[in-house]
Amino acid sequence: MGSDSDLPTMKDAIAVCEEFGIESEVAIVSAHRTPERMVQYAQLAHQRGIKVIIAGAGGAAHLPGMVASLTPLPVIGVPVPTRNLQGVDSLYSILQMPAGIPVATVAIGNAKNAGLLAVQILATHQPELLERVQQYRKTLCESVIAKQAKLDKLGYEQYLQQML
Ligand SMILES: Nc1c(C(=O)O)ncn1[C@@H]1O[C@H](COP(=O)(O)O)[C@@H](O)[C@H]1O
Repeated sequence: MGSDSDLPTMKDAIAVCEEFGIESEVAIVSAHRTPERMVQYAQLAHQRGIKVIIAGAGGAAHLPGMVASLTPLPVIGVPVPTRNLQGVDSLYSILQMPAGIPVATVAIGNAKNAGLLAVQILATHQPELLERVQQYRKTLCESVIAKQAKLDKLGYEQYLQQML
């Protein structure tokens, strides 16, 4: 991530990795403030055994794209929400990559999906992990079914009351 101020957003990606038992490292690397560190980090990542990079940044969010240009690894970009432009600036900065250097961009602030996407990339060659992804999806499905049952039982007005 570009700054420690991104951590409240990026912690959701870290949590997903932990949930799926994926080893991760958390680093503050900025294309603007620590350009040489960024080049070194991105160029050496694959040699250190890293498989996927999740890069989160806000505002003029050049970090994910620059990292992607320096590594052969897949890069997932997280547009961090910003005060003045609500993260639309981050989103556009990360999303509009030129053909040839892709960044898999998730929704503004959605580091959780970045974590899940990283897990799914790793799961393509790890059958046990793939099984856990399927189990996770099953849990998601069951939670929606449970909500529907509750909605049917209570009616929407009482359901809404309980939500507030
Ligand atoms: N977008 C970038 C980059 C970069 O792209 O390299 N480095 C820092 N930043 C962003 O600046 C915002 C404000 O940072 P501070 O809170 O440290 O001032 C953060 O969201 C960070 O990701």
